[in-house]
Amino acid sequence: MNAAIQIEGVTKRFGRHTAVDDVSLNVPRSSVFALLGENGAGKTTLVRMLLGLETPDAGRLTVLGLSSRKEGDAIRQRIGYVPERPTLYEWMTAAEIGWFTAGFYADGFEQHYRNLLDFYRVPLKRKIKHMSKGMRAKVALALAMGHQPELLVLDEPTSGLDTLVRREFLESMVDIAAEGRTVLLCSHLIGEVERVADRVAILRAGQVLACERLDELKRTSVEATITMHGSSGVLPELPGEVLLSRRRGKQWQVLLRGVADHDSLSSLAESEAIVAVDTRTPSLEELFVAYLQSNGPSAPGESAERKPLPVS
Ligand SMILES: Nc1ncnc2c1ncn2[C@@H]1O[C@H](COP(=O)(O)OP(=O)(O)OP(=O)(O)O)[C@@H](O)[C@H]1O
Repeated sequence: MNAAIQIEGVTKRFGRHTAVDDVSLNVPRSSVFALLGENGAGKTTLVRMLLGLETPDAGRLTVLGLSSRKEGDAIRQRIGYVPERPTLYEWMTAAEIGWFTAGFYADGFEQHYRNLLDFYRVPLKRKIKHMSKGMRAKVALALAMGHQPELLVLDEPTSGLDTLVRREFLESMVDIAAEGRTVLLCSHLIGEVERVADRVAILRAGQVLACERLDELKRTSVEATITMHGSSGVLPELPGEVLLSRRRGKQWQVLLRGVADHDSLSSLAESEAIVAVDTRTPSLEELFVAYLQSNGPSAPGESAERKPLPVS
Protein backbone atom coordinates (compact mmCIF):
# COMPACT_ATOMS: atom_id res chain seq x y z
CA MET A 1 0.00 0.00 0.00
CA ASN A 2 1.36 3.50 -0.79
CA ALA A 3 2.40 5.86 2.02
CA ALA A 4 -0.07 8.37 3.50
CA ILE A 5 2.39 11.17 2.69
CA GLN A 6 5.21 11.22 0.14
CA ILE A 7 7.60 14.15 -0.02
CA GLU A 8 10.27 14.14 -2.71
CA GLY A 9 13.03 16.74 -3.03
CA VAL A 10 10.91 19.63 -1.71
CA THR A 11 12.40 23.12 -1.37
CA LYS A 12 10.66 26.33 -0.31
CA ARG A 13 12.28 29.75 -0.22
CA PHE A 14 10.94 32.99 1.21
CA GLY A 15 13.00 35.65 -0.53
CA ARG A 16 16.62 34.70 0.09
CA HIS A 17 15.79 32.46 3.03
CA THR A 18 15.42 28.71 2.38
CA ALA A 19 12.79 27.50 4.87
CA VAL A 20 12.63 23.91 3.53
CA ASP A 21 15.72 22.57 1.81
CA ASP A 22 15.47 19.50 -0.46
CA VAL A 23 13.36 17.43 1.94
CA SER A 24 12.35 13.86 1.09
CA LEU A 25 10.40 11.61 3.43
CA ASN A 26 7.51 9.15 3.53
CA VAL A 27 4.87 8.84 6.24
CA PRO A 28 3.56 5.25 6.26
CA ARG A 29 -0.14 4.63 6.86
CA SER A 30 -1.35 3.68 10.38
CA SER A 31 1.60 5.35 12.06
CA VAL A 32 2.17 8.25 14.45
CA PHE A 33 4.90 10.19 12.68
CA ALA A 34 6.59 13.03 14.55
CA LEU A 35 8.28 15.87 12.72
CA LEU A 36 10.68 17.33 15.26
CA GLY A 37 12.53 20.59 15.00
CA GLU A 38 13.27 23.75 16.92
CA ASN A 39 11.45 27.02 16.27
CA GLY A 40 11.92 28.03 12.66
CA ALA A 41 13.11 24.58 11.49
CA GLY A 42 10.50 24.55 8.71
CA LYS A 43 7.79 22.25 10.14
CA THR A 44 4.82 24.55 9.55
CA THR A 45 6.04 25.47 6.06
CA LEU A 46 6.25 21.77 5.17
CA VAL A 47 2.75 21.13 6.54
CA ARG A 48 1.32 24.11 4.67
CA MET A 49 2.82 22.78 1.44
CA LEU A 50 1.30 19.35 2.13
CA LEU A 51 -2.13 20.96 2.46
CA GLY A 52 -1.66 22.98 -0.72
CA LEU A 53 -1.57 26.28 1.20
CA GLU A 54 1.98 27.09 0.02
CA THR A 55 3.54 26.18 -3.31
CA PRO A 56 6.98 24.54 -3.25
CA ASP A 57 9.78 26.00 -5.37
CA ALA A 58 10.90 22.48 -6.20
CA GLY A 59 9.84 18.89 -5.57
CA ARG A 60 6.68 16.88 -5.22
CA LEU A 61 4.26 16.33 -2.31
CA THR A 62 1.53 13.68 -2.32
CA VAL A 63 -1.09 13.24 0.40
CA LEU A 64 -3.35 10.16 0.32
CA GLY A 65 -2.39 9.77 -3.34
CA LEU A 66 -3.38 13.37 -4.19
CA SER A 67 -1.00 16.06 -5.44
CA SER A 68 -0.61 18.91 -2.93
CA ARG A 69 0.18 21.31 -5.77
CA LYS A 70 -2.95 20.57 -7.79
CA GLU A 71 -5.46 18.97 -5.42
CA GLY A 72 -5.16 21.00 -2.21
CA ASP A 73 -8.95 21.41 -1.86
CA ALA A 74 -9.52 17.66 -2.09
CA ILE A 75 -6.72 17.02 0.41
CA ARG A 76 -8.12 19.51 2.92
CA GLN A 77 -11.55 17.90 2.59
CA ARG A 78 -10.19 14.42 3.29
CA ILE A 79 -7.74 15.03 6.10
CA GLY A 80 -8.08 16.54 9.59
CA TYR A 81 -5.82 19.49 10.36
CA VAL A 82 -5.22 21.28 13.64
CA PRO A 83 -2.98 24.33 13.07
CA GLU A 84 -0.62 25.76 15.68
CA ARG A 85 -3.14 28.46 16.58
CA PRO A 86 -6.61 27.18 15.69
CA THR A 87 -9.18 29.91 15.07
CA LEU A 88 -12.57 29.10 16.53
CA TYR A 89 -15.68 31.28 16.52
CA GLU A 90 -15.54 32.69 20.03
CA TRP A 91 -19.23 33.48 20.33
CA MET A 92 -20.40 29.95 19.51
CA THR A 93 -20.89 27.10 21.94
CA ALA A 94 -19.10 23.78 21.35
CA ALA A 95 -22.38 22.34 20.04
CA GLU A 96 -22.99 25.26 17.67
CA ILE A 97 -19.51 25.18 16.18
CA GLY A 98 -19.95 21.44 15.53
CA TRP A 99 -23.32 21.99 13.84
CA PHE A 100 -21.83 24.79 11.73
CA THR A 101 -18.77 22.76 10.64
CA ALA A 102 -20.92 19.70 9.89
CA GLY A 103 -22.38 21.69 6.96
CA PHE A 104 -19.07 21.27 5.11
CA TYR A 105 -18.92 17.51 5.49
CA ALA A 106 -20.98 14.38 4.81
CA ASP A 107 -23.66 13.04 7.22
CA GLY A 108 -22.34 11.62 10.45
CA PHE A 109 -19.91 14.46 11.21
CA GLU A 110 -21.94 16.05 13.99
CA GLN A 111 -22.65 12.80 15.83
CA HIS A 112 -19.01 11.78 15.72
CA TYR A 113 -17.92 15.27 16.82
CA ARG A 114 -20.29 15.12 19.80
CA ASN A 115 -19.04 11.65 20.74
CA LEU A 116 -15.46 13.00 20.75
CA LEU A 117 -16.41 15.98 22.93
CA ASP A 118 -18.10 13.60 25.31
CA PHE A 119 -14.95 11.47 25.39
CA TYR A 120 -12.80 14.57 26.05
CA ARG A 121 -15.31 15.81 28.67
CA VAL A 122 -15.90 19.16 26.96
CA PRO A 123 -19.29 20.70 27.86
CA LEU A 124 -21.39 21.08 24.70
CA LYS A 125 -23.18 24.19 25.93
CA ARG A 126 -20.10 26.19 26.89
CA LYS A 127 -19.14 29.10 24.65
CA ILE A 128 -15.65 28.93 23.13
CA LYS A 129 -14.75 32.30 24.71
CA HIS A 130 -15.39 30.82 28.17
CA MET A 131 -13.21 27.74 27.59
CA SER A 132 -9.73 26.99 28.91
CA LYS A 133 -6.87 26.49 26.44
CA GLY A 134 -7.08 22.72 26.93
CA MET A 135 -10.80 22.65 26.14
CA ARG A 136 -10.27 24.76 23.03
CA ALA A 137 -7.54 22.39 21.85
CA LYS A 138 -9.91 19.48 22.34
CA VAL A 139 -12.68 21.24 20.40
CA ALA A 140 -10.19 21.91 17.56
CA LEU A 141 -9.17 18.25 17.58
CA ALA A 142 -12.78 17.02 17.62
CA LEU A 143 -13.60 19.36 14.70
CA ALA A 144 -10.61 17.99 12.77
CA MET A 145 -11.71 14.41 13.45
CA GLY A 146 -15.49 14.72 13.01
CA HIS A 147 -15.36 13.33 9.47
CA GLN A 148 -13.15 10.44 10.63
CA PRO A 149 -10.22 11.38 8.37
CA GLU A 150 -7.65 8.82 7.28
CA LEU A 151 -4.92 11.34 8.09
CA LEU A 152 -4.66 13.80 10.95
CA VAL A 153 -2.09 16.61 10.79
CA LEU A 154 -1.35 18.36 14.07
CA ASP A 155 0.99 21.36 14.26
CA GLU A 156 2.24 21.78 17.84
CA PRO A 157 -1.11 20.54 19.17
CA THR A 158 -0.14 20.61 22.83
CA SER A 159 1.54 23.99 23.17
CA GLY A 160 -0.01 25.84 26.07
CA LEU A 161 -1.69 22.76 27.57
CA ASP A 162 -0.93 21.48 31.04
CA THR A 163 0.82 18.15 31.59
CA LEU A 164 -2.20 15.94 32.22
CA VAL A 165 -4.19 17.30 29.29
CA ARG A 166 -1.12 16.98 27.02
CA ARG A 167 -0.62 13.39 28.05
CA GLU A 168 -4.28 12.49 27.50
CA PHE A 169 -4.28 14.30 24.16
CA LEU A 170 -1.17 12.53 22.86
CA GLU A 171 -2.26 9.14 24.08
CA SER A 172 -5.43 9.49 22.04
CA MET A 173 -3.14 9.77 18.96
CA VAL A 174 -1.94 6.22 19.58
CA ASP A 175 -5.58 5.04 19.64
CA ILE A 176 -6.18 6.82 16.33
CA ALA A 177 -3.22 5.07 14.68
CA ALA A 178 -4.43 1.76 16.13
CA GLU A 179 -7.69 2.30 14.22
CA GLY A 180 -5.64 2.28 11.00
CA ARG A 181 -5.38 6.04 10.59
CA THR A 182 -2.22 8.13 10.28
CA VAL A 183 -1.11 11.00 12.49
CA LEU A 184 1.52 13.56 11.51
CA LEU A 185 2.57 15.44 14.60
CA CYS A 186 4.84 18.52 14.49
CA SER A 187 6.46 19.29 17.79
CA HIS A 188 9.47 20.60 19.61
CA LEU A 189 8.40 18.93 22.88
CA ILE A 190 10.55 15.87 22.35
CA GLY A 191 10.02 14.08 25.65
CA GLU A 192 6.29 13.70 25.22
CA VAL A 193 6.52 12.75 21.55
CA GLU A 194 8.80 9.87 22.51
CA ARG A 195 5.91 8.21 24.31
CA VAL A 196 3.58 8.14 21.33
CA ALA A 197 5.49 8.33 18.01
CA ASP A 198 6.54 5.25 16.12
CA ARG A 199 8.54 7.19 13.53
CA VAL A 200 10.45 10.44 13.80
CA ALA A 201 12.10 12.90 11.45
CA ILE A 202 14.49 15.53 12.82
CA LEU A 203 14.50 18.78 10.91
CA ARG A 204 17.12 21.51 11.28
CA ALA A 205 17.28 24.70 9.24
CA GLY A 206 14.92 23.13 6.68
CA GLN A 207 16.91 19.92 6.25
CA VAL A 208 16.14 16.38 7.44
CA LEU A 209 18.97 15.15 9.66
CA ALA A 210 17.39 11.79 10.52
CA CYS A 211 14.22 9.94 9.59
CA GLU A 212 13.46 6.47 10.88
CA ARG A 213 11.48 4.21 13.19
CA LEU A 214 11.89 5.40 16.78
CA ASP A 215 12.61 1.90 18.13
CA GLU A 216 15.26 1.41 15.43
CA LEU A 217 16.79 4.83 16.13
CA LYS A 218 17.06 3.98 19.81
CA ARG A 219 18.23 0.39 19.23
CA THR A 220 21.15 1.58 17.11
CA SER A 221 22.11 4.60 19.24
CA VAL A 222 24.29 4.44 22.29
CA GLU A 223 25.81 6.80 24.79
CA ALA A 224 29.19 5.55 25.93
CA THR A 225 31.39 6.79 28.74
CA ILE A 226 34.94 5.69 28.01
CA THR A 227 37.51 5.95 30.80
CA MET A 228 41.09 6.10 29.51
CA HIS A 229 44.32 5.37 31.39
CA GLY A 230 45.66 8.85 30.66
CA SER A 231 43.90 12.06 29.65
CA SER A 232 44.27 11.42 25.92
CA GLY A 233 43.06 14.15 23.60
CA VAL A 234 42.42 11.54 20.93
CA LEU A 235 39.08 9.76 20.80
CA PRO A 236 39.56 5.99 20.39
CA GLU A 237 38.28 4.45 17.16
CA LEU A 238 34.58 3.70 17.61
CA PRO A 239 31.89 1.84 15.68
CA GLY A 240 29.06 3.87 14.06
CA GLU A 241 28.79 7.61 13.56
CA VAL A 242 29.88 9.98 16.34
CA LEU A 243 27.10 12.56 16.83
CA LEU A 244 28.58 14.19 19.89
CA SER A 245 31.79 13.77 21.86
CA ARG A 246 33.24 15.57 24.84
CA ARG A 247 36.17 14.90 27.12
CA ARG A 248 36.46 15.52 30.86
CA GLY A 249 39.89 14.57 32.18
CA LYS A 250 40.32 10.87 31.55
CA GLN A 251 36.75 10.33 30.42
CA TRP A 252 35.20 10.62 26.99
CA GLN A 253 31.44 10.83 26.68
CA VAL A 254 30.22 10.01 23.18
CA LEU A 255 26.85 9.64 21.52
CA LEU A 256 26.93 7.22 18.62
CA ARG A 257 24.48 6.38 15.84
CA GLY A 258 24.29 3.30 13.67
CA VAL A 259 25.73 0.88 16.24
CA ALA A 260 23.94 -2.40 15.53
CA ASP A 261 25.85 -4.33 18.15
CA HIS A 262 26.48 -2.71 21.56
CA ASP A 263 28.91 -5.52 22.48
CA SER A 264 31.35 -4.10 19.95
CA LEU A 265 31.70 -1.12 22.31
CA SER A 266 32.11 -3.14 25.49
CA SER A 267 34.94 -5.06 23.85
CA LEU A 268 36.86 -1.77 23.54
CA ALA A 269 37.67 -2.16 27.23
CA GLU A 270 40.09 -4.93 26.20
CA SER A 271 42.33 -2.26 24.67
CA GLU A 272 45.36 -1.33 26.80
CA ALA A 273 44.61 2.38 26.65
CA ILE A 274 41.05 1.99 28.01
CA VAL A 275 40.09 1.29 31.63
CA ALA A 276 36.31 0.88 31.23
CA VAL A 277 33.41 1.45 28.84
CA ASP A 278 29.91 2.08 30.20
CA THR A 279 27.02 2.21 27.77
CA ARG A 280 23.37 3.16 27.92
CA THR A 281 20.54 3.91 25.48
CA PRO A 282 20.01 7.67 25.09
CA SER A 283 16.57 9.27 25.25
CA LEU A 284 15.06 10.78 22.12
CA GLU A 285 15.68 14.21 23.64
CA GLU A 286 19.41 13.46 24.03
CA LEU A 287 19.54 12.22 20.44
CA PHE A 288 17.66 15.28 19.22
CA VAL A 289 20.08 17.64 20.98
CA ALA A 290 23.05 15.65 19.64
CA TYR A 291 21.70 15.90 16.10
CA LEU A 292 21.14 19.63 16.46
CA GLN A 293 24.69 20.09 17.74
CA SER A 294 26.31 17.78 15.19
CA ASN A 295 27.98 19.17 12.06
CA GLY A 296 25.60 20.17 9.34
CA PRO A 297 23.50 23.11 8.31
CA SER A 298 23.01 25.69 11.02
CA ALA A 299 19.95 27.85 11.47
CA PRO A 300 20.19 31.39 10.13
CA GLY A 301 21.78 33.65 12.69
CA GLU A 302 22.91 30.64 14.73
CA SER A 303 26.42 30.88 16.13
CA ALA A 304 28.56 28.27 17.82
CA GLU A 305 28.58 30.14 21.11
CA ARG A 306 25.42 31.16 22.87
CA LYS A 307 25.23 34.88 23.55
CA PRO A 308 24.09 35.96 27.02
CA LEU A 309 20.64 37.53 27.31
CA PRO A 310 20.77 41.32 27.11
CA VAL A 311 20.43 42.95 30.52
CA SER A 312 18.36 46.12 30.63
N1 LIG B 1 5.40 33.57 4.86
C1 LIG B 1 6.67 33.64 5.22
N2 LIG B 1 7.45 34.65 4.78
C2 LIG B 1 8.75 34.74 5.13
N3 LIG B 1 9.38 33.84 5.91
C3 LIG B 1 8.66 32.80 6.37
C4 LIG B 1 7.26 32.65 6.07
N4 LIG B 1 6.81 31.53 6.68
C5 LIG B 1 7.86 31.00 7.35
N5 LIG B 1 8.96 31.76 7.17
C6 LIG B 1 10.30 31.50 7.72
O1 LIG B 1 10.65 30.17 7.38
C7 LIG B 1 11.32 29.53 8.48
C8 LIG B 1 10.57 28.27 8.87
O2 LIG B 1 9.37 28.67 9.53
P1 LIG B 1 8.29 27.61 10.03
O3 LIG B 1 7.14 28.38 10.58
O4 LIG B 1 8.04 26.63 8.95
O5 LIG B 1 9.11 26.89 11.20
P2 LIG B 1 8.55 25.92 12.34
O6 LIG B 1 9.52 24.77 12.39
O7 LIG B 1 7.13 25.58 12.12
O8 LIG B 1 8.74 26.83 13.63
P3 LIG B 1 7.81 26.94 14.96
O9 LIG B 1 8.06 25.69 15.75
O10 LIG B 1 8.38 28.16 15.63
O11 LIG B 1 6.41 27.12 14.53
C9 LIG B 1 11.42 30.58 9.58
O12 LIG B 1 12.68 31.19 9.48
C10 LIG B 1 10.31 31.55 9.25
O13 LIG B 1 10.60 32.84 9.72
